[in-house]
Amino acid sequence: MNDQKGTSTILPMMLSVKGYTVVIVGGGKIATRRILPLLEVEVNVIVISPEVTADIKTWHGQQRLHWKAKCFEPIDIKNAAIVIAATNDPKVNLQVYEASEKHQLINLADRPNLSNFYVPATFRRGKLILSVSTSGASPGLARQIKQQLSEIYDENYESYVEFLDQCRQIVKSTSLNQQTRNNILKELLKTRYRHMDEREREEAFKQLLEKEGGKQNE
Ligand SMILES: C[C@@]1(CC(=O)O)c2cc3[nH]c(cc4nc(cc5[nH]c(cc(n2)[C@H]1CCC(=O)O)[C@@](C)(CC(=O)O)[C@@H]5CCC(=O)O)C(CC(=O)O)=C4CCC(=O)O)c(CCC(=O)O)c3CC(=O)O
Ligand SMILES: NC(=O)C1=CN([C@@H]2O[C@H](COP(=O)(O)OP(=O)(O)OC[C@H]3O[C@@H](n4cnc5c(N)ncnc54)[C@H](O)[C@@H]3O)[C@@H](O)[C@H]2O)C=CC1
Repeated sequence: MNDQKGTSTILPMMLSVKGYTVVIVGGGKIATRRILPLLEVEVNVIVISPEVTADIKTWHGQQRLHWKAKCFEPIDIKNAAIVIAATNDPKVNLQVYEASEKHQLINLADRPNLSNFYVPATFRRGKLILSVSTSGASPGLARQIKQQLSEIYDENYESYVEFLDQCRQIVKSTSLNQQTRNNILKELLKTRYRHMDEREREEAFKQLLEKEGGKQNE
């Protein structure tokens, strides 16, 4: 029923951004924090700012991003898929917003109500990504919850998720029926597999597959 629909305007999504151009206007503390996760993905990062932090200078020197030492002009964001306005001048951030087009993703560090995306508190364990958002209500709480989760979902999850990924590819390539496939994949989620080392896991999976009558297709 339509009147049962929620009133939130936030839709959680994981973006695949390969080849995107991301323009960050401003080169201070917040811009630097916004750039960090961008360096982990295959995007073209351009920083527009007369002055930047030592980190941004280093990344520019390493050609991990491009820094244009200048004040913002509307032309700077013309080819950007994602725009981040993080200067310490609210008037400039507003100019960036006004220069943006409807199809662009834009985040203003000081005006969440004008942003069409928020930056969640995030950490990665290889392919496992955990992101927390309070829809802008309390970034401090988002950060606190992220820290709590990062203790539960520790570094061991990286190799475990990698193992699950590989097993799933193999299971999908067999001629086993759907129910059996699901049973195998569900079994691998039991805690004991997470605590095994790589060799134990491989052996356990091999035995499981044999037990269920699965043969790998070449
Ligand atoms: C809406 C949002 C906009 C966006 O997406 O840009 C936004 C907005 C604002 N934050 C402000 C302040 C603070 N932000 C933090 C921390 C973080 N803020 C982050 C995200 C977001 N912050 C987005 C919503 C997130 C959500 O959905 O909950 C994190 C998760 C990610 C990141 O920034 O990288 C990161 C945690 C990093 C981590 O550990 O992962 C701290 C705490 C600290 O630094 O320790 C403080 C000080 C305490 C406080 O104010 O709470 C201010 C006031 C600025 C001013 O006073 O001038 C505004 C503007 C406003 O609210 O008007
Ligand atoms: N979203 C969030 O989590 C938070 C947001 N903020 C907001 O973020 C903003 C930036 O804060 P900081 O990074 O700490 O400031 P900062 O003072 O460290 O950096 C400001 C940067 O803006 C650049 N700049 C100034 N005028 C410019 C122009 N015309 N064109 C291009 N670049 C220009 C400066 O060269 C400098 O690099 C503030 O508006 C603050 O309210 C602050 C804390 C948290």
